[in-house]
Amino acid sequence: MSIKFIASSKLPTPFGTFTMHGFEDSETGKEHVALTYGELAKDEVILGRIHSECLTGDALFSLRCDCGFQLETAMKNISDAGAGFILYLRQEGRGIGLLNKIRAYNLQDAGANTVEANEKLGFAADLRNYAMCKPMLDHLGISKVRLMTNNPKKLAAMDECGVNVVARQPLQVGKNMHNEHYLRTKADKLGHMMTEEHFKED
Ligand SMILES: Nc1nc2c(ncn2[C@@H]2O[C@H](COP(=O)(O)OP(=O)(O)OP(=O)(O)O)[C@@H](O)[C@H]2O)c(=O)[nH]1
Ligand SMILES: [Zn+2]
Repeated sequence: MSIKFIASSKLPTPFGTFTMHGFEDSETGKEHVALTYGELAKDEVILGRIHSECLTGDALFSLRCDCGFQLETAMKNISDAGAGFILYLRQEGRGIGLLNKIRAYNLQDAGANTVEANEKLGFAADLRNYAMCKPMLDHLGISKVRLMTNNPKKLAAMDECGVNVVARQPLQVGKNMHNEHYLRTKADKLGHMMTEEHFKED
């Protein structure tokens, strides 16, 4: 894994001014981004989110998933906490890419669930790789993380790649009539830790 830091700049947002850090992954050609907010005191536990790209949810307001809502809430939580980070990883569609995700959505429109759709296309349910996280966090001086996630596989992957997650903070937001079935599949087939309250919310 060869991650190279390229440049930083300010990123003003509705939740405050973050600093944006750009990284190049020479193995995959992907351009990953980190956002940081406030003072990241060395050796303190830093609140953060490791977010996989979802063009449809993050940028196009899609209600098919919960990604955009999670990203927004994570940025708000970090701003409220006074410090934190987001790693925005360019692994669209759980690693299958945007066009294959559209193919998968087409199969879901015809009745497949999110896991079956990936499998029909010849992909595993989740092809993501998190090896870039440790060098990105090292560059930012972050050694201990309180991670906003519902995904136990992401926690296991962090453990494997040497990221010290000392606590998990659930991030259950964005349920709506279009994604309820999808969220249930994430809980039932992908093991996401979601409480029943999440499904009862309006
Ligand atoms: N292949 C595929 N990818 C999807 C689908 N819906 C969302 N995604 C992608 O899933 C990724 C987000 O993964 P999730 O499993 O929703 O959540 P997570 O980030 O692993 O877990 P949390 O930290 O709890 O949010 C993004 O890359 C999305 O583009 C889908 O139906 N099919
Ligand atoms: Zn999404």
